[in-house]
Amino acid sequence: MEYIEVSSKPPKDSTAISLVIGKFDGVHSGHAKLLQKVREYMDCTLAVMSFSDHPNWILKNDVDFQKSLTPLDHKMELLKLFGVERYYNIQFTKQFAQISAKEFVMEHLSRLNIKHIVVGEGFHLGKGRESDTNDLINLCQQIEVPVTVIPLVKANDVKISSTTIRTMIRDGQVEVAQALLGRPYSVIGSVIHGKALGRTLGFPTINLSGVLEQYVLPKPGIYLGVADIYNDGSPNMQKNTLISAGYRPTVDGESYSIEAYLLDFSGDLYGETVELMFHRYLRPELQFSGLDQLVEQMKLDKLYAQTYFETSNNNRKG
Ligand SMILES: Cc1cc2nc3c(=O)[nH]c(=O)nc-3n(C[C@H](O)[C@H](O)[C@H](O)COP(=O)(O)O)c2cc1C
Ligand SMILES: Nc1ncnc2c1ncn2[C@@H]1O[C@H](COP(=O)(O)OP(=O)(O)O)[C@@H](O)[C@H]1O
Repeated sequence: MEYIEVSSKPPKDSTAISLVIGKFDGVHSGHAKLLQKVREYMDCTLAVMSFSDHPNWILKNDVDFQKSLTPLDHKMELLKLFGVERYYNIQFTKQFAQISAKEFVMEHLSRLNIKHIVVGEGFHLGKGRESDTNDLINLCQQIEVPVTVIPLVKANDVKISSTTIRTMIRDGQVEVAQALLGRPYSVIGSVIHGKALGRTLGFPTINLSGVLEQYVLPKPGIYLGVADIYNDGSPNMQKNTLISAGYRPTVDGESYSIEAYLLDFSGDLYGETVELMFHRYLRPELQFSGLDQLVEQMKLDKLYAQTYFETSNNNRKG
């Protein structure tokens, strides 16, 4: 995918594009509907124009929006699956937020050869979110670009939104989040060294770089999930896994961490790229009086996980 960083205006370009504009955090099932729709107009290059960091973080200092469901690289990987060929990343700054909708259309979008614009219902643009989709349609008429507005997608009457999904992840409701995302919530990073305690307990765990800083973090607890070990950028080997997310009150208690013990695996994963998918919340973190008690609990967790995955495998086979 072609990546274009936009610090002021997008560079002039004559390639005919269909342009989808939006934040697309999570690339959830609502976004998927929109992206499927835009493929109907795929007589030209499919481009997405998005923003980072989140406007609520930049403008309101709202820490809930400092982290994403899908940081930039992860989002681009998912968008690629929908056939997106070009990605404009607008550096969202306080200065950018001052631009009016009119200026954005007339002076920014007009530099591109846009054949079609697609946005979701509820899309706003311009200083203080001054303009809605009707204004966008009217403004774009002046540069002869048709705009399609895709209605919001609901699941069981619940509006699918990144904000709802963020709340669910923070509440540990990863199964409901999965239903809205259309995939399990996941984090991607490369395996780094931790404190090397896990192996002495008989439960080595992978730690991933960048995850804690960039991703919306699930409620502390022990989860069942799947680890995808990548090879050359693509998922390669899948392992069922136990994920420990949180403060590890028995050994640390100070800082949040995410680590995963892979079932049926032994080997060295340092430096590998791994995607950890959260399938199910198992239990809260517990504070044990010693490591022996912790290990006893981890053995029980492992037994539970083995039974769980065996059962769900058998159910799948029918
Ligand atoms: C299945 C599993 C369950 C865990 N449960 C707890 C827990 O209840 N309480 C806790 O303090 N730490 C828990 N942990 C985290 C361990 O304390 C941690 O993995 C261990 O200290 C190794 O740390 P290291 O990555 O620094 O080697 C759990 C880890 C795993 C893999
Ligand atoms: N079943 C397994 N699950 C997770 N990691 C494993 C497993 N088997 C071997 N490893 C390796 O062990 C490392 C973790 O060992 P650990 O003692 O927890 O050290 P650290 O936390 O310092 O990395 C992982 O990064 C990986 O390379």
